[in-house]
Amino acid sequence: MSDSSIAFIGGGNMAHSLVGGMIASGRKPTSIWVADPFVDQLDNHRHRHGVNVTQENTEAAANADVIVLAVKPQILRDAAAQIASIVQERKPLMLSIAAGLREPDISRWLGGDVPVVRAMPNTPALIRCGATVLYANPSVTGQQKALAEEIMGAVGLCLWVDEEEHMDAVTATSGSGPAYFFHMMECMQAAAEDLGLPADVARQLVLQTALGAARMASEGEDEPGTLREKVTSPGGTTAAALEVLGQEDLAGVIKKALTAARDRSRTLSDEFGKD
Ligand SMILES: NC(=O)C1=CN([C@@H]2O[C@H](COP(=O)(O)OP(=O)(O)OC[C@H]3O[C@@H](n4cnc5c(N)ncnc54)[C@H](OP(=O)(O)O)[C@@H]3O)[C@@H](O)[C@H]2O)C=CC1
Ligand SMILES: O=C(O)[C@@H]1CCC=N1
Repeated sequence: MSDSSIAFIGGGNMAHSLVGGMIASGRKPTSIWVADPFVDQLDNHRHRHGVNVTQENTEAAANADVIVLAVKPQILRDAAAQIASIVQERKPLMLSIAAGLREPDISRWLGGDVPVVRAMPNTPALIRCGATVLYANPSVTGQQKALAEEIMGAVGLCLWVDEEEHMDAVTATSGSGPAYFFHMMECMQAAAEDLGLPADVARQLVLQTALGAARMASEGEDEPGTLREKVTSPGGTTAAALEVLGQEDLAGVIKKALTAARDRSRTLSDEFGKD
């Protein structure tokens, strides 16, 4: 782990996941700054993670080697403008985790000619089980690419794409993806309770089943389709359930959902990426 210093501009949900995951991976809390206008948010970071906190974006950014832009897309332009002169003086690596916003817009808001990596992480970074995809603009050096990969790789899987356009589909798949699985858990838990199971039993069974299925699919040799077939006895209970899911076109619904997320990522850039 390098001793580079990292500043988060925005200390919300995703910053909590990344900061928590980085510290769990061995990064010193004192190497991290978090800036946010909301004092309770900063207290939470200080108590949970022991990092440096400030209400001033410029104070966090002043000496950072890496600045993570972790505000909502609609805020990013203003937040970038606040730190642009510091960024132009020192040219730290800028890591934007904002959904949708394009690198050329972010670079321009920061004064131009800035090393920018766009990252799309997800919240399981908190337990170092995240999935992040990175895209670098031409100003990012090999050393800075290695640094971005070290930071995001410390909290889970880390992959690069060469085409920025892929970031919209990445956001639809892994950025938003944890929410789809959490929703599936909610739905299964509610259905199991409707079938008469006590809430606590339903909850434990759903969570352990999700964990077991995810581990088998990621740690074993078999593809998910093969694993599904191994559960499905001909004429049995699983076949009865899967038939309903097929009739209701679960695959079509999931495709529609991911397409809606991809399209929203594209329109975010049109809405908030203009001058
Ligand atoms: N949540 C997720 O799963 C993922 C989110 N992302 C991206 O990460 C970014 C942050 O999302 P998320 O953490 O969920 O959002 P949050 O709203 O939880 O966090 C953003 C934080 O930024 C603060 N803030 C507002 N204005 C400023 C400012 N001018 N300077 C500094 N901080 C400010 C907000 O304070 P206040 O609440 O007081 O306004 C809030 O605490 C978004 O761009 C999102 O697209 C990417 C991948 C996954
Ligand atoms: O919902 C969102 O817009 C953000 C980006 C990916 C996950 N959360």
